[in-house]
Amino acid sequence: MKALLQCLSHTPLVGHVDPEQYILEEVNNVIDEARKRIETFDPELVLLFSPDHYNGFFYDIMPSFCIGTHARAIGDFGTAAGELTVPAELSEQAAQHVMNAGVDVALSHRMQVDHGFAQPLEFLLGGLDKLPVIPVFINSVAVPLPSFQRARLLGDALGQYLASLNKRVLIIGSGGLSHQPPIPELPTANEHIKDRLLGSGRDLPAEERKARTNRVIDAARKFVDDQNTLRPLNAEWDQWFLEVIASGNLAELDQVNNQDVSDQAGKSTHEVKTWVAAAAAMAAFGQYTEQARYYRPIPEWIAGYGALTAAQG
Ligand SMILES: O=C(O)/C=C/c1cccc(O)c1O
Ligand SMILES: [Fe+2]
Repeated sequence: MKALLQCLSHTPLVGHVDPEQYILEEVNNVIDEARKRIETFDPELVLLFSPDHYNGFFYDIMPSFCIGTHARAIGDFGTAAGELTVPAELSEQAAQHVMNAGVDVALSHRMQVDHGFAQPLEFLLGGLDKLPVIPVFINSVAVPLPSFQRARLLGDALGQYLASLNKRVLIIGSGGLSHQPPIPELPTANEHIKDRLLGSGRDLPAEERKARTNRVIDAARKFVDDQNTLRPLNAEWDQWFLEVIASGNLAELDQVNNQDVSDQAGKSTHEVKTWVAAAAAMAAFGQYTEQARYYRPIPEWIAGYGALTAAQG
């Protein structure tokens, strides 16, 4: 088996506002099982698709997609901080291949990443530096957003490249499903936040980082009490999306309209494009079959929380 697909929601609220113990155990069990499958697969390389939350990518220059040759996690919300082990030459060659395939992707030789990248590496591999990782950013919050179709084509091009390497590749999609945490938006932000979104947020003062973290934690607590304080999670949309990813009929998503997704499932639901890209990369290795699936709306984590594993065959 040359490739294994693991899609997983992320949420920085883990450990800050947790659901009831039995739900926590259920999720831990899902992650343990995923880890075991990965250990058995014994990957030589990881392809990781993740969004960012105005921690590494800003409106001073916002690419739709970016591949890193070096990446450093900031450790927001207490997630792991430090350097990822990135195979720089492979990353650069992958970017060239993607561009040759007709998908324009940015390249970063100093990528700053947040919990979106760090959490799956911690949960699934036990740390940031356990395996070589090609980090791929997909803009999922800063309008204008890339389409579902472009995310699929990005994933397909990367998958085609990695399939030619003859290595065992773990493909991870990090994010989604339905959710809308309180992430600021440029048109409605005050002057200070606007400046942060334009790039000064790359290096937040400690006090402001703490206030930002507490603001999201407070929002999660309020959301648990009243699910109209943020856009409600949409289990029906999430289940539909999971079914499409499991079926492998990814082109079915090409016509999905970005505005409809924001309206129906929340503005951060665009993080699911990491799953679309990851599944398309997996499909480039050959037909895949779903091995495991999990879903539960978890208001404490402001997340339609899901996981899906697929193997070749
Ligand atoms: O505020 C942030 O940086 C993001 C918070 C968040 C909350 C819930 C689910 C997610 O995917 C998030 O990124
Ligand atoms: Fe997120």
